[in-house]
Amino acid sequence: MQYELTQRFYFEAAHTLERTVDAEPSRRIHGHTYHCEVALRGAPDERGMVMDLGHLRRALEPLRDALDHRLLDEVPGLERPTLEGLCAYVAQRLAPRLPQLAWVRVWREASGDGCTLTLAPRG
Ligand SMILES: Nc1nc2c(c(=O)[nH]1)N=C([C@H](O)[C@H](O)COP(=O)(O)OP(=O)(O)OP(=O)(O)O)CN2
Ligand SMILES: [Zn+2]
Repeated sequence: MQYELTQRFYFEAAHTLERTVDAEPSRRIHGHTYHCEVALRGAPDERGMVMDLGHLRRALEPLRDALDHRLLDEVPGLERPTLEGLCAYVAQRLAPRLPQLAWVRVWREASGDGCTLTLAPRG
């Protein structure tokens, strides 16, 4: 049986954005509270765990450090300071270490905006 094991963290960050709607306020530096959740897909091992959540938490800590209280426009490796860009950034950093990574979701609770990146299953 396949399970999805999830863990989440949040971070506060600022960014600017080039847009065709609400262009002026988006171009100014402004901030959001972001939430990020990741899922590992797999079968439990002999201990009954897809992965010990302690290991997953440790894998997420450097990501939070890299994003929390940052200007996202300046974060190395983050190509676009959008929800989509954040999903890609998190997935690119976690996938090499976590082959069971199934999806990454980033959202802003206050506005209801969110984005999910689903990874293709890897053998
Ligand atoms: N496809 C995407 N579209 C937009 C994204 C995104 O990440 N992906 N991000 C934004 C902005 O970050 C923007 O700041 C949100 O703008 P808006 O909806 O106008 O909301 P406010 O910033 O005014 O809302 P607050 O409640 O003040 O956070 C836009 N589009
Ligand atoms: Zn914004």
